[in-house]
Amino acid sequence: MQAIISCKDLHKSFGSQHVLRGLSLDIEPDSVTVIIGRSGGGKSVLLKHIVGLMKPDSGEVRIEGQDITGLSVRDMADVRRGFGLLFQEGALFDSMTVEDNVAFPLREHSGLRNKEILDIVARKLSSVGLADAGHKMPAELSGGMRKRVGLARAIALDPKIVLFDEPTSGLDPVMSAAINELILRTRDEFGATCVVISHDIQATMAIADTIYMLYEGQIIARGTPEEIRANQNPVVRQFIEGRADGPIGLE
Ligand SMILES: Nc1ncnc2c1ncn2[C@@H]1O[C@H](COP(=O)(O)OP(=O)(O)OP(=O)(O)O)[C@@H](O)[C@H]1O
Repeated sequence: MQAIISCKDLHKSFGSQHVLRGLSLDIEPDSVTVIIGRSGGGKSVLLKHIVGLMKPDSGEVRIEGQDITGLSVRDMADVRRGFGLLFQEGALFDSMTVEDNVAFPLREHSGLRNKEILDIVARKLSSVGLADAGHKMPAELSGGMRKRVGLARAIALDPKIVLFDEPTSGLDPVMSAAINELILRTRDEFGATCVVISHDIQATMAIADTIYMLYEGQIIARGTPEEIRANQNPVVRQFIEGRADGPIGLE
């Protein structure tokens, strides 16, 4: 099967800091792929390369076979429209209602009439369990509700690819489980490819079709949850067992 996202030999430095060091990965369509790794290890930098917000120093990023690294700003904007992005804090517009937040990408890009837009918004809000929250302001919502509004907005344009940057950070276990279910529904009901960045090993094992572990700027392990659990690389073992002692330093 052709990869929907393919990164080949990516290198990226900031000054003397070499963050991505020959990173390659392939993500299959209609799957949930979780990228795990240390804080500061380059997961968000990788995500920004995938959506074209950062360019690599060398290497290539292909989306559905198209190399996006050399695209103009306008062509990149077209590619990016096929992505839904769920940022860590939901990144909602605080001065807009929930309904207007979810309607925003539709008003910017769909060309649909307001009534059709409001119908889509109502369906997306109901699919994340917030059918009655449309007229609330973001400040009136809990962290978990804000993330769900962020997800409703991310899927408003029916993107082929949805990227989740630490979707469960700061949430209680019940809300985390609800968000994890929504990620699986995003794959199953909307047919989207989901790429998730996570520190949450338990959630990763529960939702991933494929796990990649990023360490020192490269992918050091790839596999299903069972394969990662059985992986004998000491770095992988330390990370998934959550131990302070081992090859991963604490600097
Ligand atoms: N625009 C930038 N300019 C300079 N350095 C940057 C930039 N973006 C990221 N970095 C550096 O790259 C490294 C990797 O950052 P990144 O945010 O990708 O980590 P992460 O793995 O996502 O961490 P976390 O799990 O804590 O979010 C960090 O040391 C960070 O300071």
